[in-house]
Amino acid sequence: MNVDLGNALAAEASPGISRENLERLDERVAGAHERIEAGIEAREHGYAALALPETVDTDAIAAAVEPFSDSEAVLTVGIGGSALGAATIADALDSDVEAYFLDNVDPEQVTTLLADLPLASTTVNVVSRSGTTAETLANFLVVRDAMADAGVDWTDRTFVTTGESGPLRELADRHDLPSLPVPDGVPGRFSALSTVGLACAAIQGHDLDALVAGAADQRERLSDSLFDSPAYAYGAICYALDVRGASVNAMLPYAESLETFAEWFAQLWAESLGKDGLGQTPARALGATDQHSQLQLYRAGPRDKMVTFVRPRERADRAIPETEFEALSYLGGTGLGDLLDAEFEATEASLAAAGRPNVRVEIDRVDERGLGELLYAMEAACVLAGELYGVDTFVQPAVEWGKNAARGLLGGGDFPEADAVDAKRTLRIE
Ligand SMILES: O=P(O)(O)OC[C@H]1O[C@](O)(CO)[C@@H](O)[C@@H]1O
Repeated sequence: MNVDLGNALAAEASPGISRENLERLDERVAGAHERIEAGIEAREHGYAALALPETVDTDAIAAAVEPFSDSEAVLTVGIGGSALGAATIADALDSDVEAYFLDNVDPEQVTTLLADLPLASTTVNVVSRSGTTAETLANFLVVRDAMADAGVDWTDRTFVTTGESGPLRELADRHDLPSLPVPDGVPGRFSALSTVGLACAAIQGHDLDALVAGAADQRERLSDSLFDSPAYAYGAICYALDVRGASVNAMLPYAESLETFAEWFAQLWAESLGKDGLGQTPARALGATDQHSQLQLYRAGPRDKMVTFVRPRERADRAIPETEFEALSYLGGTGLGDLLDAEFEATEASLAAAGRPNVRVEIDRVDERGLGELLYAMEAACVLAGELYGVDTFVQPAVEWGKNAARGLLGGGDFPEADAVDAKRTLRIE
């Protein structure tokens, strides 16, 4: 894995950072690294996520899901970090076991999905660190009911990953369901490489040890200089560009298999860094598709963005047949991968030509090892950025207000936040 900062230097982009200011920032990286290493060693809340390459027990995960080795499909019921890590891995890698995700409570989507699922051969993978998240528990109750309607004993096809207490743990214990614990001190958005993200991967037959090996590669690269660590280089350049005006970070992978990765990145970046009036806004995008959608804004809109390109250096290709159309003859005989790579390089150059900062992140290929590198590196980049911003990276207090209001509206308790809903100012235009 490598991170190329060339197009984010002040000589190329505005906003941009000069080489000397990057070297000055590196002095702060050294101090931040010392703090991070102490947190990792002490398994402090949040920092413990960066210890996962040493602490995750892939054999225990594989053994726990072994009873479901006959699965035709796996349905993960979770939300936020309890679904996005597993979804990133599932959507990036091929498997004979189809993975589905219920991470929203849209009744039409839930009904359509459950109607299509082979419930008798589907493992329901319920994931919630707290065990109390309304969307997850509501969806599970609906899924369990659908299994009963289909004549399926839900206790035979349900796997649980949750904390030591809470309704979901009680349910697992009461019905003696196969389960795994969530790792201590690892917030959901940092838990892809733990039981939370890897149980689904194990059911799908993916190589957990290769995922963790990729993460370990990037763990070993964490050092007291951003010039020695792709993860720290990325975290530092995002921080440096943000404080110089690039308040939006468009995550633009040039691989369809990494589209969900951009969604995972959005939670990691927003929920970790969005505090005290600070934080860079992640935008989810996909190459080459968004060249025909958002690129106009990235290249000619406000100078308030950076673009992160992520691409595999190697990919399987698919030939483009020769064509009878003279105007398209340049395409015939090449491959779709050649076209995608050319479009990537052309888009990267077009942003540079317009002086728009962009960073290139490359992995060897989208396989378990490459994905493990990418996930871990982004997590470490986020932790470093949090140190540089001086925010509390590992909490998310701002999300609680809305949860309380929704619960109050549903009669789940007396929450003053619910009163604010009725007090909404309206100016409705019909
Ligand atoms: O795993 P849980 O406890 O169900 O939480 C799901 C998600 O909800 C959040 O707590 C935000 O509400 C995320 O941080 C987390 O990933």
